[in-house]
Amino acid sequence: MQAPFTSLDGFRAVFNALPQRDASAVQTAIARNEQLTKPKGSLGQLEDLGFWYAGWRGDGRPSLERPQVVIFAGNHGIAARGVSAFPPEVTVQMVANFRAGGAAINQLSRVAGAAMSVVELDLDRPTADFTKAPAMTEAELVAALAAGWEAVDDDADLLVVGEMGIGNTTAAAAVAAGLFGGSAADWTGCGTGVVGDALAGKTRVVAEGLALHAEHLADPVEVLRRLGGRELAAMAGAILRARAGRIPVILDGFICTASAAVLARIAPHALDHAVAGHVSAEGAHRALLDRLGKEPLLNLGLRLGEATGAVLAIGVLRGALACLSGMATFAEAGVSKG
Ligand SMILES: Cc1cc2ncn([C@H]3O[C@H](COP(=O)(O)O)[C@@H](O)[C@H]3O)c2cc1C
Ligand SMILES: O=C(O)c1cccnc1
Repeated sequence: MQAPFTSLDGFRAVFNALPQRDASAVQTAIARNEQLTKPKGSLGQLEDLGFWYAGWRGDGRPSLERPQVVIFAGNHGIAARGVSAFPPEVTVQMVANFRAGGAAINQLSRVAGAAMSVVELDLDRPTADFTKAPAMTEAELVAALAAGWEAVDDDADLLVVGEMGIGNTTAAAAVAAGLFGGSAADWTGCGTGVVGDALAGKTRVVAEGLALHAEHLADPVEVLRRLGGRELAAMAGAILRARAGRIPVILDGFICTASAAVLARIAPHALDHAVAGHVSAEGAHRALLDRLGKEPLLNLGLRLGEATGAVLAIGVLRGALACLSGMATFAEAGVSKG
């Protein structure tokens, strides 16, 4: 679907009309859950996950049929500053690998029964180095937000977004610091394996970016434009599109969560349709989830991005919905209630 905005003001206007969850579907799911053949509360977080999904789909006995995974790829000016353990050409090389089916996310999407696609965002035109200028112009930001919006399948009943972009843990650290405050060191981590002096240099790059743009960071959209990148913006646009269509979202790692956090800083309820799929080994991801009040479903020590943790969590959601919608009630099964 074409994005309903062609300017940043138009993008901001979307937040004025976001749909809420269907409270009656939640009530139906809660009432059904109380009748199911298990001790009350014994499926723990799976029960809450079922209520959450029921509410956003407007169906008290929901099923998951069409999960969609979209990977957004972008290149970063700051990659030239030695902030990654890998060279910037890996971004386009990995896009080819996604298309050929050879990446981790291809395997995990297949196992999860999810349709996966890749969107390249001007890979031959990296963003500007944010220590020297805003990463994107307004037009570039709008285009990336719209690309994210338009990548979402209207018929999907779950969205997962992921990213590929050498240097993007640096951009995500800068965005997180811009949104929530704190020092560059609080938010900067190892990414692809940056340690020692290189990690100190990466932290300095984030600090330089924060210093250059310090006067403009009160506005979350400006934080994204000045310190983010195209794939971060596209993820934000896709997650917002999902909200507008009441499509539930599972968030991935540090970079995905930093992108999503932009939406929450614009409107605190903007991520109510999203759950955290996992907590990444990237140092500051847990802190970012805490700021958003999200408890991760999985903690597997992943530090890859590409939506891998979120796609693994689709299996947990499938389990939650299979129980909510498929279990017999005490009456149906002739099991005595406690
Ligand atoms: C082969 C390869 C595959 C990847 N898949 C995801 N990433 C992850 O690593 C990058 C972020 O780390 P940094 O900020 O240190 O560059 C992103 O592209 C992210 O998706 C990969 C990185 C590499 C090298
Ligand atoms: O958590 C992530 O998203 C992540 C961590 C390290 C490298 N790439 C991505």
